Amino acid sequence: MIADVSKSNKIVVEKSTVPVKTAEAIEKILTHNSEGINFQILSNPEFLAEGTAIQDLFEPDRVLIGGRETPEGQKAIKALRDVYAHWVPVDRIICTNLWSAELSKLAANAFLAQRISSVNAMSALCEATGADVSQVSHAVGKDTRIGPKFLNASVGFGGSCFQKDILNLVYICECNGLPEVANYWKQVIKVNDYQKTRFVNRIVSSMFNTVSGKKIAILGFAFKKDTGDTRETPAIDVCKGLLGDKAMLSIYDPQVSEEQIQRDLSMNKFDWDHPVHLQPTSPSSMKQVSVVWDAYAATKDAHGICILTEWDEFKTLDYQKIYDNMQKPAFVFDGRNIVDVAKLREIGFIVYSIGKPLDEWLKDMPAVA
Ligand SMILES: NC(=O)C1=CN([C@@H]2O[C@H](COP(=O)(O)OP(=O)(O)OC[C@H]3O[C@@H](n4cnc5c(N)ncnc54)[C@H](O)[C@@H]3O)[C@@H](O)[C@H]2O)C=CC1
Ligand SMILES: O=C(O)[C@H]1O[C@H](OP(=O)(O)OP(=O)(O)OC[C@H]2O[C@@H](n3ccc(=O)[nH]c3=O)[C@H](O)[C@@H]2O)[C@H](O)[C@@H](O)[C@@H]1O
Repeated sequence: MIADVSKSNKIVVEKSTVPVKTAEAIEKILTHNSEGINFQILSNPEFLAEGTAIQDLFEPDRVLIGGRETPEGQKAIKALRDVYAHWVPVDRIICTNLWSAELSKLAANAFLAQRISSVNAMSALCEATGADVSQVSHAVGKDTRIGPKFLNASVGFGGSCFQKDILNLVYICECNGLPEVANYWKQVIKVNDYQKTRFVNRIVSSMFNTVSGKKIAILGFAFKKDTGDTRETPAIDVCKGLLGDKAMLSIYDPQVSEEQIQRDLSMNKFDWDHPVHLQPTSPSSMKQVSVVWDAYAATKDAHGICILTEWDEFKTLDYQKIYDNMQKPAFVFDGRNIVDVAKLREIGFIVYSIGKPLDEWLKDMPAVA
């Protein structure tokens, strides 16, 4: 399409996250479909995160521009750098060769996801030893070489990019004959899957080894707060795990629609990339799911509560009121470490918080259902 309409030399900028060497493919396609026009392909990967997109755009940690190491390539890099220089300090604009820019984006997401899997792996060890993962993260993050960000233990990372980009990296490693490197990065995803399974196992084993027929309130379905995006959200795997044991789920998320939740829970994993109209629905498991528009309605008469997204409003709920309206014993499984554990235990809840010293109740229960 670009080749069809181009009448003069063009700079084409890749913003999407792509496999390394994509620029080469784009260059070949454009060059072979036009005559006498020079196309310079630049890699300028996007680093914004959902929920903070505008802030990330205006005050980026860095802008990365990769181009050919030819005079034409360098001229194209300069043209794009001049655009960013209108609002980004020039020392934050990094210029590299094309392949470094494409790979840096995959590497950055892989490093971020790896930090979460590292702290989540530690959270399992904390539960086994009586250490507190928040205290461990704080102590570790104080080392300026490590830094404090992205060290929050959770039920697992989600979002449309981390898993996709690591799988992309793994594929590139395999294609380049580097199976050990591929396996290293695969482990980040395996630990993430393990963390979700571990969370479901904790719920089931704590609740007398079955959640069959029990009402479980799910607070939060989006992959993180301040977005309605559910792509790869850990809530899908946790809910499916609970539905597999025939739990009755009452789900509340401030921004995710009922239609989206029903669609996410009725899809098989391999269907995620397929168009909606081709996806099968499973009416029997859907009868076990209701979506409500209030945390109090979700938790009424419930046996347990799972917090799966760190929405601010979940920190300030009236947990005494919630406790009074629940079945007893009443359980809270905090997958985001946002509740005041001591306060909730005082009210009477049995509380499980990822990577925190275990409730007396849970100590007596096997970690695996
Ligand atoms: N969502 C985010 O926060 C961020 C996304 N990115 C990257 O930006 C890119 C887009 O991300 P999203 O907007 O979230 O994805 P999206 O899935 O919402 O949008 C992708 C669009 O590309 C279209 N598309 C897919 N394959 C195509 C093809 N072969 N030819 C033409 N169109 C095609 C799809 O129909 C869809 O409209 C991805 O590479 C992602 O990794 C980067 C940073 C942040
Ligand atoms: O390529 C992309 O699409 C983007 O992917 C991520 O951004 P995003 O997926 O929007 O959200 P993050 O804030 O990175 O969170 C990802 C997941 O990790 C989880 N997380 C994050 C931080 C943490 O300490 N612990 C943790 O479990 C979040 O809850 C969420 O499920 C990166 O942070 C962006 O820099 C990148 O541009």
